[in-house]
Amino acid sequence: MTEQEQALKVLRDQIDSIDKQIHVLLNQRATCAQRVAEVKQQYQGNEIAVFYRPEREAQVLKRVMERNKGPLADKEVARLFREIMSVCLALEKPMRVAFLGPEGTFTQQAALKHFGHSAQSAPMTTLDLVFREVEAGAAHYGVVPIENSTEGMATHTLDLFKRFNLRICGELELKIHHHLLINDNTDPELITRIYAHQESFAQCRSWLEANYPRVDHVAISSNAEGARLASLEVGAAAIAGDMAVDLYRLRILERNIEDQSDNSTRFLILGDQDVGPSGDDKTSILMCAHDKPGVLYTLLEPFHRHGISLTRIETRPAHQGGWSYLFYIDFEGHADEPQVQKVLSDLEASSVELKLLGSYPKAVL
Ligand SMILES: C=C(O[C@@H]1C=C(C(=O)O)C=C[C@H]1O)C(=O)O
Repeated sequence: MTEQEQALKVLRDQIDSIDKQIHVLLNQRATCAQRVAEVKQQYQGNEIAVFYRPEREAQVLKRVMERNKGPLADKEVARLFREIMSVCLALEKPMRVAFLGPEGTFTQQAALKHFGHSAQSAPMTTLDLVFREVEAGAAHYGVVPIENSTEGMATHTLDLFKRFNLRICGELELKIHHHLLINDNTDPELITRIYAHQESFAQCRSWLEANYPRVDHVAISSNAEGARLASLEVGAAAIAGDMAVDLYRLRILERNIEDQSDNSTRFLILGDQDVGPSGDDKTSILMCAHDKPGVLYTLLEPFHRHGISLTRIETRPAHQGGWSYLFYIDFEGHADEPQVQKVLSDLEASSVELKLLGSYPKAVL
């Protein structure tokens, strides 16, 4: 054995021994999670036991990142623990998560980032169906896009919160990188049409004008569907992300064609449970108000008075006849905290229609 082989053997023996310990510890952790499930069931009375606890998962991930000393990066260890919790939760109860499909969308990527790969992700053809599936109890949770850093709010999602009585149980952000994709039989010089979702065309507008000014843009229901078509048609290209590349066996002609390099989308987790405080939370509400002088002041003044920071405010027509508006507001804090409760009761007293969409842990990953 050479000196190098000897050194490698010593290190590999160490790795084998560490792996054994990790393995034992993983199963010990899984056994604890199984016991947690038993306790949850035992103490739930007549109510349905809630297995997924976003506030607890957020705390676990935060602590992992805080105590991390490397050499693994904070986000990388958190990602590993995300998957460990995912398998443990699946032992308690396999989670079915509805997302805006088909397979290969950014929303599916978001679902897997948030719940880990042990969750069963169920593609829905429309956003309405994601809401419906969760409301009907056919899926435990749903994942929907809410805003993009380049293009702004997903207004359709906002309108659905008014129609459905669901809770927001979590949020996450995903970097959105778009690629121009073709199949192996397509000549890059002979592309006649590009498929993509309208939103993605908008996020790549300048790049497309500079590089493909005379090619047809065909707006389609999802990038994944565009990728599927581009995998079948000669002369077609699609704009889509990494997941679609593998799924539809496409070739990346040009990488990262989004106009803003930090292009990212925020997603929300829909459920029907009230999530407890994690210590670092956000709350979302919908308010409906008529167009009269000072209305915005009435809505926002309580936040200022009680020292609560807004993180987002968005206005939509309320579709109730006349000039009524719907305000979607995100702010710091949890509905269980006294200052937040004061804001909510002041708003209710000022006779605006108020719908609490939920308090949930701020995105960790
Ligand atoms: C183990 C629990 O159940 C689930 C699994 C978790 C984990 O593996 O750490 C954390 C929260 C829950 O989603 C728990 O509630 O503590």
